[in-house]
Amino acid sequence: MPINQELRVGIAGLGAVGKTLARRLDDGIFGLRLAAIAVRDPAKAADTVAALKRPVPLVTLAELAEHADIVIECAPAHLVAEIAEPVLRAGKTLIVLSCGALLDRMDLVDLAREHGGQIIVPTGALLGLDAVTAAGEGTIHSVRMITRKPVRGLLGAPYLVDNNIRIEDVVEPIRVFSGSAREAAKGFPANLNVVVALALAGVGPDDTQLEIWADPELTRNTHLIEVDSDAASFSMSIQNIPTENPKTGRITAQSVLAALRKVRSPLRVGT
Ligand SMILES: NC(=O)C1=CN([C@@H]2O[C@H](COP(=O)(O)OP(=O)(O)OC[C@H]3O[C@@H](n4cnc5c(N)ncnc54)[C@H](OP(=O)(O)O)[C@@H]3O)[C@@H](O)[C@H]2O)C=CC1
Ligand SMILES: O=C([O-])CC(=O)C(=O)O
Repeated sequence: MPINQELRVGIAGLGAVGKTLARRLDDGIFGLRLAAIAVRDPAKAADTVAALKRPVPLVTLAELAEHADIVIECAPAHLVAEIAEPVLRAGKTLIVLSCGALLDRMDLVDLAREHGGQIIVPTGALLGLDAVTAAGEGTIHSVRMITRKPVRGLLGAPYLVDNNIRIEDVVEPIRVFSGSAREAAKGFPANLNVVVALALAGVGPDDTQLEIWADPELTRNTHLIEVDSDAASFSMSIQNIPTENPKTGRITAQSVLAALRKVRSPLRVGT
């Protein structure tokens, strides 16, 4: 790819994250150009698409790979494989936000390897994955995360429904889950992608431990991470302001924008 040629970016899913990405890419990011968007319901996307300064086509999920060099998955988790396969088969780059879905489809990593493509899991609504991956160059002894969310950020999660855990009327914080990142990805597929990103950066989904609390007093999605390794011990926490989707923090889209900006930047900071 010649250095002065713009990379084309495709967006799969125009929800809380996708809309922000579309607007910000349309505003301009050095070396990149918004090239196509795939949505479920074109009528719902019409206003956002019409407001773009440089119009882009609405295409199917399968067509994104023909239109883009980098495709961003910001759609429901069950669509990850459908979005990923054509992109990786074409040797292109896929940015995955619903990364919990990758745990059952690690064959997609093999597909990327086979065709020279790449899957990027951005830091998303979390922080510090640079430090976790650096610690992984040595020996990590433990990774633990405690997530506290407002009740509306957890409602409807399959784990709560299957275990008959009612949180609608709680008046004080309750712990609703304690287990591994792998179990959390199954039980909270739309709420805890962050712990899967942490697991993939560090000690894997079976050894990354998580507690989830529903807290009626909270307005932000908060994550506290504790890592112990032979190079450093560190604690990190983040309090995410929700978007129009109460499950998703504002910083999620900004994390993708930061990752995109690095693709062509002559100065790159952080790992
Ligand atoms: N890794 C991380 O740190 C984080 C990951 N996430 C994950 O990122 C993903 C996106 O989050 P968010 O933007 O908040 O989610 P939203 O629910 O706001 O948006 C998802 C969008 O995908 C659309 N969609 C549904 N089916 C299709 C289809 N067949 N083709 C194209 N688009 C479709 C939906 O449309 P419609 O509404 O019309 O059905 C909706 O607009 C989620 O899976 C979420 O769990 C979120 C936060 C942090
Ligand atoms: O994990 C997620 O998918 C989202 C999340 O916790 C947040 O936005 O804080």
